Amino acid sequence: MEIKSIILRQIKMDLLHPFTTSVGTEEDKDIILVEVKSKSGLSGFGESVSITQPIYNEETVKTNWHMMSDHLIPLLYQEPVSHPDEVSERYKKIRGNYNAKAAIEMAVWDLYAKEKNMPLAKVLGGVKDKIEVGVSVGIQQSQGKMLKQIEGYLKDGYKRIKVKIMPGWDVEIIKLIRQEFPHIQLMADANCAYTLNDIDHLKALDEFGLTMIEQPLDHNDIVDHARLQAELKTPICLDESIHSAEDARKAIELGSCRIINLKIGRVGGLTESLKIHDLCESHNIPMWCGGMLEAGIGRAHNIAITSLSNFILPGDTAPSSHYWKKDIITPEVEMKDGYIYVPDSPGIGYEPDMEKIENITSYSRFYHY
Ligand SMILES: O=C(O)CCC(=O)c1ccccc1C(=O)O
Ligand SMILES: [Mg+2]
Repeated sequence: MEIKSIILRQIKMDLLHPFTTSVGTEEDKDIILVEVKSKSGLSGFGESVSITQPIYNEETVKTNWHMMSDHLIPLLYQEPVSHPDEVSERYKKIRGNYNAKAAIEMAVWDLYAKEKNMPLAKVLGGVKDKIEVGVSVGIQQSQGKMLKQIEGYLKDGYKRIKVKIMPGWDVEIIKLIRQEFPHIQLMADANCAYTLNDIDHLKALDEFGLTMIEQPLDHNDIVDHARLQAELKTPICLDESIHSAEDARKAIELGSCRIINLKIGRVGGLTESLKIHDLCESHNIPMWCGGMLEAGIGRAHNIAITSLSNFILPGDTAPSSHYWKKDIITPEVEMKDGYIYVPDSPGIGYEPDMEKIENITSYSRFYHY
């Protein structure tokens, strides 16, 4: 691979519907897109999953721009790259900042696959030609609205419903949903809203047959989660706490979870994602791909990684129209009968709509090799 230049673009997109979790509400998104251009004339694309506020993890859109601009791009330019695995290896000496690292690394992977003239999914070792789609439902203003939303999503064909919970919006709403929809695949995501003092309260969720409860405790914790998992029948799934294959290994050894949610951005990219995938597969820990309200480029990468064999449970990668009036890729991501078909054209398999991207770009910067 001969990298010629990199372009960072910050775009702004309005979500069709506000999305509320235990930590806050998202109404629109500032998104950094990375384009890595090669001398061969091809471009690879990546997307940072960071949001404006440091409330999911410590990163923000601004810290990502700074890290990419002042540290990660210069480090990438220090010497040539022949395989995308070298990018994360080179980034190891920089602490944290996983979303920023991943955005660049994903673009290099896309470029690599395009140069090989192969779909990214195949280059990563993907085996599925379609992936199961679930939907993440934010906290609603009323119980009635929640039930209506879920009814609509089930009609649309989603294969799994995930609802956000927090103290005051948990046992009662889950009980209602279960009464209304006794047989659906249902799970809850707490985004760190509880502590070990809530063990008895969380145990009350055991009777509703949830597929899992996601990240009930603190964002960096794997110790208290092990204590909680020992008391709960419902499998715990870790999201925020897993930043690397090493984190996953420790969580599995401690018994902190029985399922792992993978987000490419949260773990620094696709190379680390593959390591976590293989580790979980060898320990019989099922995985699924989480979401961060991505635009089309991040979404396309999620589809590629979800095509691997150990992504056993439906993920949060919903179609473009669930989030956006118009996405930044063509075609948009579509769902048929609860599945998204994995594209078979080279790289991420969706074409960035450069005209649309231009129109919503707040600023951009060009970095010559
Ligand atoms: O992209 C989606 O549809 C799911 C979004 C989601 O659940 C989420 C969005 C922002 C921050 C954290 C999370 C999460 O999975 O915990
Ligand atoms: Mg989550």
